[in-house]
Amino acid sequence: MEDTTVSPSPTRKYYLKPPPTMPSAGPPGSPRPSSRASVTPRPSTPARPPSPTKPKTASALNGQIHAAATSENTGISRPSSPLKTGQLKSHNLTGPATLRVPERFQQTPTKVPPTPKHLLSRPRSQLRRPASVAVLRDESGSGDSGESAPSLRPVSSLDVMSPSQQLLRQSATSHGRTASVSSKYSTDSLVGQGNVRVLVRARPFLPREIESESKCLLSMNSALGTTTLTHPDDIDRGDELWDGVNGTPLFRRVKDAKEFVFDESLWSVDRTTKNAQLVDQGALYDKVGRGSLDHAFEGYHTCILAYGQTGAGKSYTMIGTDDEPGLIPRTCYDLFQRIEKLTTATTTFTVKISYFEIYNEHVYDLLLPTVAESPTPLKVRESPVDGPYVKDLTTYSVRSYAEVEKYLKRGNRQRATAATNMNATSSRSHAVFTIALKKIESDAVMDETTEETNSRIRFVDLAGSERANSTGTTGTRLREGANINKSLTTLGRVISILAESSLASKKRDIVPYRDSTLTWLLKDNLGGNSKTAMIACVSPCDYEESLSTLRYASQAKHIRTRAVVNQDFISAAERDEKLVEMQQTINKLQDTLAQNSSTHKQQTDAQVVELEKFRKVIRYYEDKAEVEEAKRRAIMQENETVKLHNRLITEHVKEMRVQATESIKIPDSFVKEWNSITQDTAKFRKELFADISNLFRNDRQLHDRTVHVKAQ
Ligand SMILES: Nc1ncnc2c1ncn2[C@@H]1O[C@H](COP(=O)(O)OP(=O)(O)OP(=O)(O)O)[C@@H](O)[C@H]1O
Repeated sequence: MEDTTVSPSPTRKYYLKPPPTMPSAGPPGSPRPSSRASVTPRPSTPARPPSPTKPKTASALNGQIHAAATSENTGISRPSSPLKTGQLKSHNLTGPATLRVPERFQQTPTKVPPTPKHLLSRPRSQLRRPASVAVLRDESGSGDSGESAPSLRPVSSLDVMSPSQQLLRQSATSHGRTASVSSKYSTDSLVGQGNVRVLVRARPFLPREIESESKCLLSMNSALGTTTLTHPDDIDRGDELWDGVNGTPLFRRVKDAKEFVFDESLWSVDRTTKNAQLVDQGALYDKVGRGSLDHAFEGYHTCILAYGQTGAGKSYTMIGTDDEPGLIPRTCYDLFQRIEKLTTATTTFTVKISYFEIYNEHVYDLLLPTVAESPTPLKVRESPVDGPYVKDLTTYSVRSYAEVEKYLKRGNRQRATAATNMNATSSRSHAVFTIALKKIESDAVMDETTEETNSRIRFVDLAGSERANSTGTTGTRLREGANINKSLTTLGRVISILAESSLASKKRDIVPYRDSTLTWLLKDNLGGNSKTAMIACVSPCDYEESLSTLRYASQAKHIRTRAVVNQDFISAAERDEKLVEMQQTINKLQDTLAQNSSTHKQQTDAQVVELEKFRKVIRYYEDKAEVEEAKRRAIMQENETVKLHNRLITEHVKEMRVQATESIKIPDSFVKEWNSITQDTAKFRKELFADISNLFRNDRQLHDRTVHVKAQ
């Protein structure tokens, strides 16, 4: 049965204009139907009145963006103006930089609805406890959940640092300098390998949560990176719990508050909370996006994953809205700003982007110019150098932020979203946006070195983990949900195995990357050559889901990856040597080719000569046969003449015998002569016959020989 909560008319997440049609979801293994997800139309964000953008210097821009992260939110609403391509290009590279920064990339006050009073009541237990007591860490070393337990000890600021930071701090101290705790990315880049950075972001209350008067179960200490989750039943009992007579609690807690330590705990719930600073989109970019881009420029592969329950703010964090762009647009914008500044005669950059989604375990291209009725899923292959990759995925070379924005919008429009009880525009697929950055350095004057650095920035907006009953899903939505949960469970298993082996420094169990398309494609980002960060998005009022997300995230922080700078470095000497080597190979090949053709010619010539020989022999035998024939004919003629002569003599002799018999006595001399002639004639005849038969034999042999030669 199809999901009854879904209306047939489509809409897209976040970007203004919804497309006319949208493919619907299909069962796993079947081609993705053209309307994969029909969703409830969402009113598009009203266009904001354009405001004149203020020219700013580059340093002013940096300062401003930084200020967005650090300054207290003033609450002053500022109209935004859309980014214009021309504005990006107006930057003067040689003179003092003058940049027009689109307002939406500047500090923007978060459009958080005013928080109702009842939501501002924080668990007093947490407010009253001193920070050193509130931040606890598991000493058991199990590290599986990262939650606090009664046997926990206070955590110092050193404990909050990741192992790589501690390592750097130690090495820096031994070299007489101190490492900055805040420069997490730079420490990692020096070490080359490090743990997956884990950040938790709590989103504001949604209108339906405000309506139902949901309570805030979360509190955060941004300085220490702690997130505390209180059970809903304990929320209103803070005083009694901690103000018991002589330290004895008056009430038993329903469940202990769960406390977790992360690299960052980012409070986006409201602006009034005292113990945590609001982290809006700009501040979030400063905390995770900027560093990731730094690494990409250094040549590292980087990855930022957004994880969390459905409706927890993953897509908002990654993509954002037109007014409040998320990590992807901000990174792309910053990327081209930096490229403009860094491009010189000898340093050039190329940027390529791709965007795909994993829907029901199949990979679909999100950047195709037109979406087919039933798009064909793409195949996943593995290259020995680049690891698993999507075959035939569309990749665009882009030269400006405006181009990226165009493709990003196209991809977001094509992504499968649908309405569920938890989120009106729930992402039903995992989306992966990749930027491939290539930096080419060459010394044009000296022709000394050529250097090529290839890095990949990957953003993964995971589909939301969900419970079927809370999302109210049935039919197609339920099937999608099952596939989403399956791949997230595999991701969880992969994370758990990687974390365990990192913690125990033991030989890794087989990591089941291949058990889902998602983990297979993220293999390198999770356990290989990548600097990876995970942003765990949580709702402020869903205990079970937030607890599960925080536990998931807590495991991920133990994973260590081994990032390397992806650089090809060829010296001019090496290059020349290679060229000479290649030229020699070409010469050798040409020689072989020439040799082959001359050998072939020689072989042909020899065959012609041989043939000519045979022809000569044939001609010789033919001539000989003619001569023999002439001889034969002459002998035959002679034979005929002799025969005639003999007949005449015989006649004459007969005549003479008659005459002699009649009258004359034949003298003896005549008889003798007669006998002698008769003998000679007999002898001559014998010899003649012998000659003739010889001639016939020769003639036959010659004939046979001729036939044989011709047959050859
Ligand atoms: N930090 C935030 N500030 C303001 N609004 C937020 C924030 N995070 C989330 N929201 C709002 O919460 C709602 C749900 O967020 P979003 O769609 O990003 O959730 P999601 O985790 O991507 O959900 P799904 O997995 O179902 O796609 C949206 O209306 C979004 O604008």
